Amino acid sequence: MALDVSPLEIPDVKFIRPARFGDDRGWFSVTYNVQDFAEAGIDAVFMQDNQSRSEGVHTLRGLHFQRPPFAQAKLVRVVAGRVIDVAVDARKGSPTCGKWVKAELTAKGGEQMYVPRGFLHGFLTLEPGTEVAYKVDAPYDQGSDGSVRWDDPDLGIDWGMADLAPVLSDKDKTATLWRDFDNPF
Ligand SMILES: Cc1cn([C@H]2C[C@H](O)[C@@H](COP(=O)(O)OP(=O)(O)O[C@H]3O[C@H](C)C(=O)[C@H](O)[C@H]3O)O2)c(=O)[nH]c1=O
Repeated sequence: MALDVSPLEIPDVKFIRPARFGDDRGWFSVTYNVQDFAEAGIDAVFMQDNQSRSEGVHTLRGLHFQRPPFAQAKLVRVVAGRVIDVAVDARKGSPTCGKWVKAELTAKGGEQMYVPRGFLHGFLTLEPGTEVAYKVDAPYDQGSDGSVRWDDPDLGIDWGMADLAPVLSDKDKTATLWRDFDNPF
Protein backbone atom coordinates (compact mmCIF):
# COMPACT_ATOMS: atom_id res chain seq x y z
CA MET A 1 0.00 0.00 0.00
CA ALA A 2 1.50 3.39 -0.96
CA LEU A 3 2.70 5.26 2.07
CA ASP A 4 1.82 8.95 2.50
CA VAL A 5 5.38 10.35 2.70
CA SER A 6 6.42 13.93 1.93
CA PRO A 7 9.79 15.65 2.12
CA LEU A 8 10.15 18.56 4.53
CA GLU A 9 11.97 21.75 3.59
CA ILE A 10 15.21 19.75 3.97
CA PRO A 11 14.09 16.99 1.60
CA ASP A 12 16.04 14.12 3.21
CA VAL A 13 13.86 14.59 6.31
CA LYS A 14 10.50 12.94 5.66
CA PHE A 15 7.04 13.47 7.14
CA ILE A 16 4.98 10.30 7.13
CA ARG A 17 1.25 9.84 7.73
CA PRO A 18 0.45 6.11 8.03
CA ALA A 19 -3.12 5.19 7.11
CA ARG A 20 -5.60 4.45 9.90
CA PHE A 21 -8.43 1.97 9.36
CA GLY A 22 -11.30 3.04 11.57
CA ASP A 23 -14.34 1.09 12.66
CA ASP A 24 -16.78 1.24 15.53
CA ARG A 25 -14.11 -0.16 17.90
CA GLY A 26 -11.54 2.50 17.05
CA TRP A 27 -8.74 2.18 14.48
CA PHE A 28 -5.86 0.05 13.23
CA SER A 29 -2.65 1.34 11.65
CA VAL A 30 0.50 -0.21 10.22
CA THR A 31 3.08 2.08 11.81
CA TYR A 32 6.07 0.50 10.06
CA ASN A 33 6.54 -1.94 7.17
CA VAL A 34 10.03 -2.41 5.74
CA GLN A 35 8.73 -2.82 2.16
CA ASP A 36 6.41 0.20 2.15
CA PHE A 37 9.06 2.40 3.76
CA ALA A 38 11.78 1.20 1.35
CA GLU A 39 9.49 1.96 -1.60
CA ALA A 40 9.09 5.45 -0.15
CA GLY A 41 12.88 5.83 -0.04
CA ILE A 42 13.34 5.16 3.67
CA ASP A 43 15.61 2.15 3.58
CA ALA A 44 17.34 2.46 6.96
CA VAL A 45 17.70 -0.95 8.61
CA PHE A 46 16.28 -0.22 12.07
CA MET A 47 17.69 -2.37 14.84
CA GLN A 48 16.42 -0.84 18.08
CA ASP A 49 13.13 0.60 19.35
CA ASN A 50 13.20 3.33 21.98
CA GLN A 51 10.41 4.95 24.00
CA SER A 52 10.55 7.89 26.39
CA ARG A 53 7.90 9.45 28.61
CA SER A 54 8.09 13.06 29.66
CA GLU A 55 5.78 13.89 32.57
CA GLY A 56 5.99 17.66 32.40
CA VAL A 57 4.70 19.75 29.51
CA HIS A 58 7.48 21.67 27.70
CA THR A 59 10.05 18.97 28.36
CA LEU A 60 12.74 19.32 25.71
CA ARG A 61 15.02 16.44 24.82
CA GLY A 62 17.80 17.48 22.41
CA LEU A 63 19.52 18.36 20.27
CA HIS A 64 21.09 14.91 20.23
CA PHE A 65 23.33 12.89 17.97
CA GLN A 66 25.72 9.97 18.11
CA ARG A 67 29.12 10.25 16.46
CA PRO A 68 30.03 7.85 13.64
CA PRO A 69 30.31 4.88 13.53
CA PHE A 70 27.29 5.04 15.84
CA ALA A 71 25.40 7.77 13.94
CA GLN A 72 21.69 6.98 13.94
CA ALA A 73 18.81 7.48 11.56
CA LYS A 74 15.52 7.72 13.50
CA LEU A 75 11.88 7.07 12.75
CA VAL A 76 9.94 9.05 15.35
CA ARG A 77 6.30 8.90 16.38
CA VAL A 78 4.20 9.94 19.38
CA VAL A 79 2.14 7.36 21.26
CA ALA A 80 0.74 9.73 23.91
CA GLY A 81 0.47 13.51 23.74
CA ARG A 82 2.05 15.86 21.19
CA VAL A 83 5.52 17.16 20.33
CA ILE A 84 7.29 19.63 18.09
CA ASP A 85 9.93 17.42 16.50
CA VAL A 86 13.06 19.13 15.15
CA ALA A 87 15.88 17.92 12.91
CA VAL A 88 19.02 20.00 12.25
CA ASP A 89 21.18 19.21 9.24
CA ALA A 90 24.76 18.76 10.54
CA ARG A 91 26.16 17.20 7.33
CA LYS A 92 29.17 19.42 6.56
CA GLY A 93 28.86 18.83 2.80
CA SER A 94 25.16 19.69 2.75
CA PRO A 95 23.92 23.04 1.35
CA THR A 96 21.48 23.08 4.30
CA CYS A 97 24.11 22.40 6.98
CA GLY A 98 23.04 24.35 10.08
CA LYS A 99 19.46 24.61 8.88
CA TRP A 100 16.53 23.01 10.75
CA VAL A 101 13.07 21.67 10.00
CA LYS A 102 10.20 20.90 12.38
CA ALA A 103 6.86 19.14 12.40
CA GLU A 104 4.16 18.53 14.99
CA LEU A 105 3.76 14.83 15.77
CA THR A 106 0.68 13.73 17.70
CA ALA A 107 -0.69 10.52 19.16
CA LYS A 108 -4.09 11.49 17.73
CA GLY A 109 -2.77 11.81 14.17
CA GLY A 110 -0.03 9.17 14.17
CA GLU A 111 2.32 11.36 12.13
CA GLN A 112 5.96 10.31 11.94
CA MET A 113 9.26 12.00 11.13
CA TYR A 114 12.23 10.26 9.50
CA VAL A 115 15.53 11.83 10.56
CA PRO A 116 18.54 10.56 8.58
CA ARG A 117 22.05 10.05 9.95
CA GLY A 118 24.01 13.30 10.09
CA PHE A 119 21.18 15.25 11.73
CA LEU A 120 20.74 16.51 15.28
CA HIS A 121 17.36 15.52 16.70
CA GLY A 122 15.21 16.90 19.49
CA PHE A 123 11.61 17.40 20.52
CA LEU A 124 9.55 19.66 22.76
CA THR A 125 6.51 18.14 24.43
CA LEU A 126 3.22 20.03 24.17
CA GLU A 127 1.20 18.01 26.71
CA PRO A 128 1.97 16.43 30.11
CA GLY A 129 2.64 12.68 29.96
CA THR A 130 3.90 12.70 26.38
CA GLU A 131 5.46 9.46 25.14
CA VAL A 132 7.67 9.24 22.06
CA ALA A 133 8.54 5.92 20.41
CA TYR A 134 11.26 5.78 17.79
CA LYS A 135 13.31 3.33 15.80
CA VAL A 136 17.06 3.73 15.33
CA ASP A 137 19.40 2.04 12.87
CA ALA A 138 22.47 1.89 15.14
CA PRO A 139 22.88 0.87 18.78
CA TYR A 140 23.20 3.26 21.69
CA ASP A 141 26.81 4.11 22.40
CA GLN A 142 27.15 6.40 25.41
CA GLY A 143 30.66 7.48 24.45
CA SER A 144 29.42 8.69 21.05
CA ASP A 145 26.40 10.52 22.44
CA GLY A 146 26.42 14.32 22.22
CA SER A 147 24.13 17.33 22.58
CA VAL A 148 23.94 20.81 21.01
CA ARG A 149 21.98 23.59 22.72
CA TRP A 150 18.24 23.65 21.94
CA ASP A 151 18.36 27.47 22.00
CA ASP A 152 21.59 27.90 20.06
CA PRO A 153 21.65 31.46 18.67
CA ASP A 154 23.25 30.43 15.36
CA LEU A 155 20.71 27.66 14.73
CA GLY A 156 17.82 29.92 15.77
CA ILE A 157 15.25 27.13 16.06
CA ASP A 158 11.67 28.37 16.35
CA TRP A 159 10.07 26.00 18.89
CA GLY A 160 6.79 27.81 18.41
CA MET A 161 6.48 29.64 21.69
CA ALA A 162 7.95 32.74 23.28
CA ASP A 163 9.75 32.75 26.64
CA LEU A 164 10.21 28.98 26.54
CA ALA A 165 11.88 27.65 29.71
CA PRO A 166 11.81 23.91 29.08
CA VAL A 167 12.42 20.99 31.41
CA LEU A 168 15.92 19.78 30.47
CA SER A 169 18.29 17.00 31.52
CA ASP A 170 21.63 18.04 33.02
CA LYS A 171 23.22 16.88 29.77
CA ASP A 172 21.05 19.25 27.75
CA LYS A 173 21.56 22.11 30.21
CA THR A 174 25.30 21.90 29.49
CA ALA A 175 25.07 21.16 25.75
CA THR A 176 27.58 22.52 23.23
CA LEU A 177 27.04 25.65 21.19
CA TRP A 178 26.83 25.05 17.44
CA ARG A 179 29.88 27.26 16.87
CA ASP A 180 31.93 25.12 19.30
CA PHE A 181 30.48 21.85 18.04
CA ASP A 182 33.19 19.39 16.93
CA ASN A 183 31.01 18.27 14.01
CA PRO A 184 31.78 14.63 13.14
CA PHE A 185 29.46 14.39 10.08
C1 LIG B 1 19.11 7.09 24.08
C2 LIG B 1 19.40 5.97 25.05
C3 LIG B 1 19.51 6.20 26.40
N1 LIG B 1 19.78 5.17 27.25
C4 LIG B 1 19.86 5.46 28.69
C5 LIG B 1 20.94 6.44 29.08
C6 LIG B 1 20.36 7.15 30.27
O1 LIG B 1 20.62 6.40 31.46
C7 LIG B 1 18.85 7.14 30.03
C8 LIG B 1 18.33 8.45 29.48
O2 LIG B 1 19.16 8.79 28.38
P1 LIG B 1 19.10 10.24 27.78
O3 LIG B 1 18.99 11.25 28.89
O4 LIG B 1 20.19 10.37 26.78
O5 LIG B 1 17.67 10.19 27.04
P2 LIG B 1 17.09 11.32 26.09
O6 LIG B 1 17.41 12.68 26.61
O7 LIG B 1 15.68 10.96 25.85
O8 LIG B 1 17.93 11.12 24.75
C9 LIG B 1 17.31 10.78 23.52
O9 LIG B 1 16.61 11.91 23.12
C10 LIG B 1 16.68 12.37 21.79
C11 LIG B 1 15.36 12.96 21.42
C12 LIG B 1 17.19 11.45 20.78
O10 LIG B 1 16.94 11.60 19.59
C13 LIG B 1 18.09 10.36 21.19
O11 LIG B 1 17.52 9.11 20.84
C14 LIG B 1 18.43 10.31 22.62
O12 LIG B 1 19.57 11.15 22.78
O13 LIG B 1 18.64 6.09 29.07
C15 LIG B 1 19.95 3.88 26.81
O14 LIG B 1 20.20 2.96 27.60
N2 LIG B 1 19.84 3.63 25.46
C16 LIG B 1 19.57 4.62 24.56
O15 LIG B 1 19.47 4.33 23.35
